[in-house]
Amino acid sequence: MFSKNLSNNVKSNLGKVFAPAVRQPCLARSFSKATNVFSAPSRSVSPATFTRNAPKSIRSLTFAGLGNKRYMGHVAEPRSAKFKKLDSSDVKYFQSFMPKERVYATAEIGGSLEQKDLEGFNADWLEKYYGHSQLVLFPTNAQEVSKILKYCNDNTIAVVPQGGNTCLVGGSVPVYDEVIISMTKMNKVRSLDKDSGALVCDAGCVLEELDNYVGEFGLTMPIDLGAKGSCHIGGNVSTNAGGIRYLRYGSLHGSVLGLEVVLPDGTIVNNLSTLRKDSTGYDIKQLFIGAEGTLGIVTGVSILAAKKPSSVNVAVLGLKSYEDVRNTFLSSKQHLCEILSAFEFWDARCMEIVLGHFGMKNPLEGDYPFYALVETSGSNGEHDESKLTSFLELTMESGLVMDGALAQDKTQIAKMWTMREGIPESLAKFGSTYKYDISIPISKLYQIVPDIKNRLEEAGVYSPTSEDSSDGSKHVVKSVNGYGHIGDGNLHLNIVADSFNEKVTDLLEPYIYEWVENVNGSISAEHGLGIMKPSCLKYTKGPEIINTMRLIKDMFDPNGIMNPYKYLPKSA
Ligand SMILES: O=C(O)CC[C@@H](O)C(=O)O
Ligand SMILES: [Zn+2]
Repeated sequence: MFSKNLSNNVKSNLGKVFAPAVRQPCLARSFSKATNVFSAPSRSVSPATFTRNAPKSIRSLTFAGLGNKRYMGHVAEPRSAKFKKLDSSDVKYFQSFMPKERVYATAEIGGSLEQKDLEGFNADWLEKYYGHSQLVLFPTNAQEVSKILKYCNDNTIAVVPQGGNTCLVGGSVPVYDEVIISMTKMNKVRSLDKDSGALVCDAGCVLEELDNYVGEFGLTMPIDLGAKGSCHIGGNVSTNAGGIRYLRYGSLHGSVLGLEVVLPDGTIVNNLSTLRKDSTGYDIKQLFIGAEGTLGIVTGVSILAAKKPSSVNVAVLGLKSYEDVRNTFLSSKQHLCEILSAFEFWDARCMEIVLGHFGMKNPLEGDYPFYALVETSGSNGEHDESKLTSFLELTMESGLVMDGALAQDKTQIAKMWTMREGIPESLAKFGSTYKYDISIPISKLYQIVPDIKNRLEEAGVYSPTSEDSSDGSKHVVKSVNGYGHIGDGNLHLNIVADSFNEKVTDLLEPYIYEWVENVNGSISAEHGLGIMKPSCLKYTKGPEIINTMRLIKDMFDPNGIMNPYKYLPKSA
């Protein structure tokens, strides 16, 4: 089965890592390589339970150097005077149709809470962005959302819709004192068509719970991401989130069948179609996918669940260069065809930090400059495993892949996924993280990472060994990390520093955005624009597109109450 021409090194790796699983499938569970490497963790972690913190527990994350202030100053505008300041009459109105326990208001405006009680809703997951909202409302249906929006629109009160608050660009938190409309209590499944897989649910349903629900009917959600345990489907839709299943199921623009949306004037647009085909005019729902709550509030989602694969295999590979990662990915598309369901990569620095954070061991014997995770999903276990194994043999024989480990059971699959999906959390714990989520042609995907490292080094602000440098002026950056969804041309460039520092920001921006523009990329592949990126939109969208976006915004939200100060750049 194995090539006789393999170098000794590769041959021995193949023998150790893959051979037992192939030659003696019945012994797979006791296969020493894969079980040993995972037996050491000091704490057990599984992606199934790894979730972004819900708003209430945000404070459990601490970041060096952050006070109670907004980071990086991306919002240049002062609070708009056109918006009404809340008072007790507003609170009384909301209490006229919603019970008190669903109207969180501070004492200052007639409620019983203190400002700190609302902290979890005012701060984003990364604690980069803070608002000072004094009112959080929890509607339970579209009619209540309609009443809230109509009142806010009539009285020019600014609002921010909030789902699981896992947004990475500050899109789900207020900038100033906007009313927070939390979708947490709109969390019911409305219907599931078991023949077609069309699921209709409230926008506040948690993604992982939906996946578990449809899983009982042999289906799976077409989207999956690290924040699945906290993020809401409505937030996924509003961000046009991508995630790890994008390679197989594509964009939400394709899998969302319909939406229920409440417009700022209170109109409930019910377009919860479950049809796969419908060519009757403008496809209004598409405008709300990725609108980040700037046009209205998504209250219901109809989405096409896919058939749940019965056989899932995962392998982690060690590679010597990004070029080898890319070629291995291209080869996987050719060799694995339709059973290829995910192909993710990360660099050595990510691996070091994620293993340290979760107390796990590298499943491979040596350390490599790059790692990739390849997943197959299909319906014929034996066939799929042998396809994956022969792909791994092929790539190792050709020298593309240096080493690999094939998961032997679900626990190992979960742990391998933790190595990839746990990277954002481990970096966040490592220090203050500057995040860039960019779309770039695959051939150039990693180039920017060493480039940024050199740039920071030359400027004297990068020192990977100075973990305790906190003078705020020198050596503040301790890690430059590249990882992401290579199959979708999506790089996550994360720069970790002791603290957020203006000098570092100036070295990174607009340099990164200009670099992206030069390769015709996108400054946001899947995280959206939020507070962080409106002023950078110009690097990806031309003035005529931005103007058209403005026309759309003005048509739906003439008073500008929906998630203000975000998304679109300030008008010239
Ligand atoms: O935190 C990030 O930069 C990426 C988060 C997420 O999109 C991922 O792919 O893990
Ligand atoms: Zn991602």
